[in-house]
Amino acid sequence: MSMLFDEDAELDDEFVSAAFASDDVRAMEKPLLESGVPLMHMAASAVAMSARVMMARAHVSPDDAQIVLLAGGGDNGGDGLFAAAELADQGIPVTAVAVGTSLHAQGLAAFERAGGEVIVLDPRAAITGHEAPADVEEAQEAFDEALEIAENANLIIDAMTGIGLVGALRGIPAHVAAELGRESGLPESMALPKGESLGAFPLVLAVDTPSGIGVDDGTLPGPYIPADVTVTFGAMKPCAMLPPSAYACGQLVLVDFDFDTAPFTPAVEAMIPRTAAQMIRMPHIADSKYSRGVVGLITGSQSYPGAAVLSAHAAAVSNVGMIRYCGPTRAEDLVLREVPEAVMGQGHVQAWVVGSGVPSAEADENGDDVQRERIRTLLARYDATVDGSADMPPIVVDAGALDLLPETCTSQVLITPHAGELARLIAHRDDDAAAAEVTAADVLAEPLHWATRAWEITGATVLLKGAITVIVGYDEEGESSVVVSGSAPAWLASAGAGDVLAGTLGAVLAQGADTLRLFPDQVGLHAAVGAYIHGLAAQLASGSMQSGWNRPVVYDPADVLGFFSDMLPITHSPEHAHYLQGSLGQPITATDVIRDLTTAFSLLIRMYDDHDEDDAGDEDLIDPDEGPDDVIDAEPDDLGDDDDADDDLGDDDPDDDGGVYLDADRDYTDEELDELAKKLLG
Ligand SMILES: NC(=O)C1=CN([C@@H]2O[C@H](COP(=O)(O)OP(=O)(O)OC[C@H]3O[C@@H](n4cnc5c(N)ncnc54)[C@H](OP(=O)(O)O)[C@@H]3O)[C@@H](O)[C@H]2O)[C@@H](O)CC1
Ligand SMILES: Nc1ncnc2c1ncn2[C@@H]1O[C@H](COP(=O)(O)OP(=O)(O)O)[C@@H](O)[C@H]1O
Repeated sequence: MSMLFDEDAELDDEFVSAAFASDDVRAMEKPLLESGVPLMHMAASAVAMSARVMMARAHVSPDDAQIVLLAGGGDNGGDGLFAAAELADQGIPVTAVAVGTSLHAQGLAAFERAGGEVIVLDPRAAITGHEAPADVEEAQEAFDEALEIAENANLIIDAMTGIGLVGALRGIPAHVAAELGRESGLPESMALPKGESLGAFPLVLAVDTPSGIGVDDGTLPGPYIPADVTVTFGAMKPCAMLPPSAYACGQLVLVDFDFDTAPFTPAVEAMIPRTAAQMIRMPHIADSKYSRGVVGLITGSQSYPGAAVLSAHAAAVSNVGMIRYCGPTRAEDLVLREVPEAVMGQGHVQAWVVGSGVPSAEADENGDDVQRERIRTLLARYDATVDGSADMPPIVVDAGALDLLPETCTSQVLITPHAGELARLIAHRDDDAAAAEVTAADVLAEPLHWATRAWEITGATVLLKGAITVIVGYDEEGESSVVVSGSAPAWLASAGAGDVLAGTLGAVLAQGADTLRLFPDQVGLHAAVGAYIHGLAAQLASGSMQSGWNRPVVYDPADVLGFFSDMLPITHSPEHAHYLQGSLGQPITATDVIRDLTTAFSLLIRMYDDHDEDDAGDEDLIDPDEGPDDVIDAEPDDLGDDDDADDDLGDDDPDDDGGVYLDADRDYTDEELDELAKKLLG
């Protein structure tokens, strides 16, 4: 059956791609808790199972496993204690460290019944049966002892705080996080395929959310512990999708509690292949080059003609009928050399792209850049107070054109700043005194906040570029709506990549023109599709299976074996780095991305085709007769002892290492494209 019309796959897609604010998640869990569904036990089992997977793939046998639980005083700590009890009952002892003044009573009782040890850090703690340090000196000793045990463990289960975190971590949890995780700033881990980590022991499993990260706004407000795996419950939370906190979550596991999410509006949605595929305009039988979409570009300049070539070429290969280019003669010549199909001069278009490679006011000291004048005249027609502005075609406003925006834009205006450009735009336009000082670092620290602020003060749809690109647009009621796209590998961060993105965005908006006329609020969604395809092309070009955001593995309590087979192929141990499941890829240029844009489209279009289910592959890593216990006991060599598994794990042949290698000079067979689609689109 076609991937697009498989209802189970569609439900799964909806589940993993919608994140809800923590209050909504609490409201979702309420009816289940009231009817007696043991959510905490279900959460704990998923954590225990994930811990065992992490040990198995780091090749630590249960007898050697040293696990430390950091337990806070709330329900997050309760999940951790029940999970630790389950592990202890299975013969894997866990030492619990109480970081607060209390512990979840039933969780503690279960942990004690399983024979668990508790170290209490806070002298003010009142935890029945466990003595608190008598004074500061004893507290310091307990802290040092706990730290030493944790640093020497194979695995830390971080259950200090979950969705109940208020502000930045403070007190003992803050000290613990600063010692075991990071004091502040972005995680520094290398960009590895599919959320894998080369992190040395101790590995970190975060319960629901890594402690210390901003659950609803995606910030990193203070000390936090970056995780190798985050097991999150019931529904995705914004912090697992938004930058920069999502970079601290590692591989995501989403536990299905069968919540009724229908009454709630997602706070953030992630662009996924299904949505991107559904929004690509397929050719119609009576199409003409005009009806397939025409993109007009006013990009490049005398000083930066290369941006004209990159944006025009990218637009031309992104599924439109025609492109028109306007610019200085030198840029026109270069564009024609690369894209002979391009038509020079202005005319009727379904979408505009302006500003890439055009100097800003600051750079154009004498104010004589003719491109700026053209853009200024065009953008004046997008002033929301001007008659007819609502009927203008969508327009991508990039780079040097960002300072030419009218006072209040219509929603068809899509601005595409990177962090530095967004900071400049806010500093120039925001009346708020504090905003005048905003820097790129501030924007990187709070991307959602500043992108939303730009949306408020300009009225435009905002696409803030990054490893996870954040798009703030409109919903049907005119409120803000947030979509993220994280399909690109870090290799994409290179000069000109933004020019290519602008071209692709223009093309996606042009082919969506009919829809956008009826639903102008969908500019943001189209923008996210463009960013997704751009990132996918970069994955193809670089041969990398790393991307800014990875789809979570769904944990279904009724299919634990399925969970093991989804999780096991990835390894988390320095000694086994050669087992990386996906390829690291290679450096690319913006031109390489353009070369693979058509293949990116074709992979998504193939989701409409019928595919024979191919049973060979990752599923075969687990023998159906082999239970989880056999898996955790397995020796390294046993983990890959069938032929397919061997191919997937650590074969040195680059054609067989799970990486994706595209050769621009050859045509790919259907089977090869199917294989690519499976690897990249999940
Ligand atoms: N959703 C679901 O379906 C399910 C949810 N479940 C679980 O419940 C969790 C939510 O539990 P929750 O409401 O008890 O809050 P939680 O995250 O434990 O935080 C409270 C603790 O953190 C502390 N603390 C707070 N801020 C702090 C700071 N700045 N700095 C330092 N400490 C701070 C606070 O300390 P206090 O302020 O009280 O001193 C208190 O001890 C959720 O994440 C999930 O794991 C599952 O069991 C079942 C299904
Ligand atoms: N770490 C990263 N991982 C993935 N993609 C990234 C990363 N950093 C930047 N990008 C992407 O690379 C592109 C860079 O665009 P931009 O900064 O505008 O480049 P330029 O202005 O030189 O064309 C954007 O699409 C952005 O989303």
